[in-house]
Amino acid sequence: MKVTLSVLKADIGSVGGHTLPSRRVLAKVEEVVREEVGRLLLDAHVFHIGDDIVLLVSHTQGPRNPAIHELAWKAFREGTQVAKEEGLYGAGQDLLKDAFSGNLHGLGPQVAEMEFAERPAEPFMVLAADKTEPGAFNLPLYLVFADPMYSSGLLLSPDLRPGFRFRIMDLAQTERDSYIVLDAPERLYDIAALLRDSHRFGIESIWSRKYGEIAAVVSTTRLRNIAGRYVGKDDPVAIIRTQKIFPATEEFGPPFALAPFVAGDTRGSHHLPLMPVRANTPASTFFCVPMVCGLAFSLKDGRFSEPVDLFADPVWDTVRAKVVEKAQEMRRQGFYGPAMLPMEELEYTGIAERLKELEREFS
Ligand SMILES: O=C(COP(=O)(O)O)[C@@H](O)[C@H](O)[C@H](O)COP(=O)(O)O
Repeated sequence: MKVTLSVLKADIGSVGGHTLPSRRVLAKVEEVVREEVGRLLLDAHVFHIGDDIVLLVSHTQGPRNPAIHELAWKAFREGTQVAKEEGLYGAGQDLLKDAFSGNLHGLGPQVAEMEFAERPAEPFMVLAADKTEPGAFNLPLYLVFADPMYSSGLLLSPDLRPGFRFRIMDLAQTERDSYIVLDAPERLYDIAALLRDSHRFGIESIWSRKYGEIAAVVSTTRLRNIAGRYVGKDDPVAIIRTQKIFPATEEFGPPFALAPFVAGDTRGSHHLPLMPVRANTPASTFFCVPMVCGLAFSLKDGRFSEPVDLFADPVWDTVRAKVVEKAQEMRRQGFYGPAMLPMEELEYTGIAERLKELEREFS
């Protein structure tokens, strides 16, 4: 039996600003999804990161299945209705179209899906970010799948030694999806050359070269490409299979502990470090520092074990303390230089419009 894992995420309204969904909204979304467990779905798990609600579901319908996407759409729509009743901020923010048209791609929510034949033991993790950009996972995933300095399995395990295949998306393409497929380690420098630009390029999927098995998928939607203007952030979700022929769960820790500077945070217009946090953490009132959470599960016949929170053990408190220092240091320079995004990446356009007016005053 082939199992499909689908992760679907949307910001449909939050309490007191762009912070977190209310309990009633979360409960409504979960209720709609849970009704289908045992029918359309094998299992479901609902959580949030900042103000984004994440649905993890398992089923046998394959990726991009209209019934699965419609269920998520329904859950987000009914959740939005509750958010409106409660007067929450940004109710329905990520639902950019009024009607469902067979697929969530292009409607606003972030989607990552993969299909595979379950291994006898099938550990996997779900990563979800808030207040950042689709390329936010580029560096940690590059390090864990392609760099032996971080990924000890690349040296120590014959299963990992042949390396991984990266499918990378050009996020600037608005007309059609545009990908390049590059093999590590042979094309390492080319992979690095693309992934360094996390505003423009994002990993879409990663594959084991030895076994041809899918290892990771990342959502790559840019909301701006759909709406033609800034409407909220394109913070990614990812599904990653781990252990044996893939990197081990704990090998993901050090790359995420680096907390690279990524685009996002307040008004989607600055650079701050990507902070690993526990699942169900509200957005930070420290300038909306970008956040990533991770839950790992074991899968059996398409059903989930209870989750383990990947960034909850005591090491992460120390990491977070350092990330906060890094973030505070950057914020000290306010609008200046790399603290604020380059002009073409700014999600609020007020400054660009003002500069055009100022141009007229030059002589
Ligand atoms: O990053 C933010 C929101 O991100 P989000 O859409 O929740 O991913 C915030 O910093 C907002 O940009 C900021 O609070 C201003 O919001 P508005 O007043 O324009 O809604």
